[in-house]
Formats: sequence, structure tokens, C-alpha cells
Amino acid sequence: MSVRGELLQRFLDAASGGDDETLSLMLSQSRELLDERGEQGWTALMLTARNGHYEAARVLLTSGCDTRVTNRSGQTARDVAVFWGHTHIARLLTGTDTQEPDIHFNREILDRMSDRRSDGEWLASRRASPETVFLLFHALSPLVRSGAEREEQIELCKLRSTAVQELLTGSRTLEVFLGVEKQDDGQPAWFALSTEDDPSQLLQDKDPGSFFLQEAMPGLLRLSDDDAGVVAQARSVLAWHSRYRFCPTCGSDTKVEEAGYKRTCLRAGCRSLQGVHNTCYPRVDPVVIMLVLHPDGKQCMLGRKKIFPPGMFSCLAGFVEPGETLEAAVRREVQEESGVQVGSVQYLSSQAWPMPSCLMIGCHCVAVTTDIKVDQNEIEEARWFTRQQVMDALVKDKQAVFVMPPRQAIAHYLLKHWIGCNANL
Ligand SMILES: NC(=O)C1=CN([C@@H]2O[C@H](COP(=O)(O)OP(=O)(O)OC[C@H]3O[C@@H](n4cnc5c(N)ncnc54)[C@H](OP(=O)(O)O)[C@@H]3O)[C@@H](O)[C@H]2O)C=CC1
Ligand SMILES: [Mg+2]
Ligand SMILES: [Mg+2]
Ligand SMILES: [Mg+2]
Ligand SMILES: [Zn+2]
Repeated sequence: MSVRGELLQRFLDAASGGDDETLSLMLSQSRELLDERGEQGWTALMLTARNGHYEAARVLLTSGCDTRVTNRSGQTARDVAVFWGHTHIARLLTGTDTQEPDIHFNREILDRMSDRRSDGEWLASRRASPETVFLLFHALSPLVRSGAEREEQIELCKLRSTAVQELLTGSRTLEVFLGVEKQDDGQPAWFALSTEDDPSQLLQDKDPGSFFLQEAMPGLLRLSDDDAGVVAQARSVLAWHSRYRFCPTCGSDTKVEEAGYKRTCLRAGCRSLQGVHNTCYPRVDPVVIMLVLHPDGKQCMLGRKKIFPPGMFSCLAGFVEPGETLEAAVRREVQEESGVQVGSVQYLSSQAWPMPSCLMIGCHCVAVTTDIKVDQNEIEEARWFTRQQVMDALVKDKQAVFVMPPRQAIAHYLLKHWIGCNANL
């Protein structure tokens, strides 16, 4: 085999084996390998699609390979992926697989392992393990300390079982099993403990530098993305417990089950014990949040609430009402808050928002009317802004006419997505 032939074979073998590092390295030296066919008429992309190597397929795609090339049977790489059942690669190759944005509160470092929630023996062994992490909450505030890396950052205090012994056995503590670490081979388990005891006493014992975070907003925005993801889960579940102590159907006492994921009514015969009983499980409130685009495509509408920091404008948002689709909720909330009529609605991405337990459903939508008449109860002011004005606000230019919502809010992402900016600003 010629040197060139050997090189191509190595490249195709790397694709077959999903060796994305070798692919990148070889492409940096000989880019022409990208769309070359081997003896069987297959390109590297087809081989990654055949064997289900997602990352390797991404490397080839981002290097600019041609997805239209066909093999001798007339199949594209996408056809190969569909045939072998690798639908995630087929989606990637159709271009519909946009990466989910890494928005604050969304990162999941834990595998929730819901199948273990009713396994008492397993939970007891995790509780006793010296590797296990316990997060402490009081009145829905996590125990934190100042961040090691940056001054404005705070981090969760990750306590060990020895530090929380009395709390674990105390009757005034509520425990929620959060999951096990995905990244660690030992897979340490994490629990959230909510205590009603006076925190001042507790703090002295546990960690002298620690404190319970005072305000959820903007306090929780100062957590790292890893910590914020865990808090989104823990705080939402604890908030549900704090509001649903009694059975919502009959008012009787309830008992906590499934490691903090269920409250069951203690009154025999209660309706909540039969059929679909969604009063027993933690609640999530869907909220639509939308960037309203002007019919000319060159402007977007943003509004400001009185409570916003000076100069800040953000996307309109509102709770989804019962019996309503997301699209209808977007149209209704925009109409209520700004008087503008909306046509098409496109879902983009979502964000967990644990104040107390919202799911922000982020959309872009297109207005069919442009006159603004704000609902003064909700919104102080709403205006159309040009792309350039959004860009200026994003880079905090001194000409900026408004202040962007913070990086941690999905509103920020919806704006960035509109101006086609992917940089981490
Ligand atoms: N992550 C992000 O980027 C953003 C997040 N948000 C979050 O989205 C949530 C909703 O946005 P918002 O504009 O306030 O919503 P709405 O526009 O629906 O207005 C909320 C008001 O409507 C009433 N209301 C109606 N239905 C409900 C319900 N199911 N639950 C609670 N209140 C209801 C309440 O009035 P009353 O108080 O008189 O009872 C409340 O003050 C907020 O909690 C906010 O924190 C908002 C914007 C940006
Ligand atoms: Mg509203
Ligand atoms: Mg609103
Ligand atoms: Mg509303
Ligand atoms: Zn009941």
C-alpha cells in the first residue's frame, strides 16, 4: 500500500474506532483526508455513523466535512446512522442537534437514581459512608462559604456524615436524596438536609467560615454552575415540602416517602391515594419566557419590571395557565403585558429556576403588530431595541442604551441566540 493509502487507512480506522483525538490530529496535518473514500467507498463520517461514535462525528462535522457524499449503495452518512439506529448521530447530521446551552441551574453533576429512592437498605449504607456529601439548608437557604477562586463567588459547604450525625437522627430534619456523582468512579451519594434548628448554633460547630445565604436572588446566581445545578434540584424539592406539609386534598397529616420525593396522605380512604395523585409529588410551575421579534426581523421587544436594577430590560415572561399550550401562553402573556399580538412561536431551550420551583421555557416569537401598550401592574416600560443596541448592551459598550439581564438568566441566552453570538460573554 502506498504511503498515502496507509495514511487514509489510519484515518478511517480512527473513525471506525471513534478515536476523535487522532482524527483531529491527522486533520490538522492533512485536511484532504476529510471526505476521502476508502476501498469500500466509505468516508470517515460514514464509519462514525455506522459505529455510533458521536464525538468523532462532531469532530468531522466541525472540520467542515461534506455530509452529502454517498457510498456505493447511494447512502449518505445520515442514512447509515438511521439504518443502524444511531438516531442521535442522525440528528447531528441533519443539523437539528444544536447543543443544549450550559445555562446556570441546568448543569446536572448527579445521576438522580430514582430507582434507589425506595431502597431503604441502600440509602442507609450511603448515609453512613464517609464519602457521602450532605448539603445543609435552613428556611430554603443553603449553607455556603466564600468561593476560593473569585471573591464574588460562593460555594456550597459539603459536609460529611460525621458532621451531621445529630441532624440525621433528629426529628426536626428533612432529608432528600439527590443522587450520586456522575463523574466519580466511587460515585459518592449526595443528600440535602433541611433543618429547623437555630442556625447560629449549628454554624459554629460545622464550619466557622460558613453562613446561610440570605437572599435567594441574586445570591444563588453567585454559585458555580456545578453547585447551582444541585441547588436547583434540592431547593425546589425542599420548597415543595415547606408548602405542602398537609394533604392538599383533605388536609390530613402526610408522611415523607421515596427519599423525599413523595408525601403520602395518612388518612385511609383519601382520594389522593387512588388513581392519578399528582398532589403527592414535587410540583413544577411552567413559565414561558420569550423574546418577541419585530415583524421586520431587526428589532426585539424587552420590558422592565419596577424591581429590576436600574437600566435593565429583559424578556417578557409569565406562568402557563391550566389547559393552555406553551404557544397560547406566549401569545397571551405578550398580549397582556405589552398589547402586542404574536404569530409564530418557536421553542429554544429551558432553565430550571428554583424560586421556588419554576421551569422557564425559553422561546422566540414573531410579533404581527408593533404598537406597545404596557400593563402597568406588571411592566414599567417595554420598548423595541435594535440588534446593534442588544450587541452594545452585551459587550457593555459605553453607548449601550440598556443593561442586559445577567448571564445566569435564560433571558440573556435568548438575546444572545437572537444576535447569533455564541461567545461566552
Ligand atoms: N430566568 C429568567 O430569565 C427569568 C425568570 N423569571 C421568573 O418567572 C416567574 C414568572 O414570571 P412573571 O412575569 O412574574 O409571571 P406572570 O407574568 O404570569 O405574572 C406573575 C403574577 O401573576 C400572578 N400569577 C398568576 N398565575 C400564577 C401562578 N401559577 N403562580 C404564581 N403567580 C401567578 C401573580 O400575581 P399576585 O402576586 O398578585 O398573586 C404573580 O405576581 C417569576 O417567578 C420569575 O422569577 C422571570 C423573568 C426572567
Ligand atoms: Mg403576565
Ligand atoms: Mg410577566
Ligand atoms: Mg400571568
Ligand atoms: Zn388526604
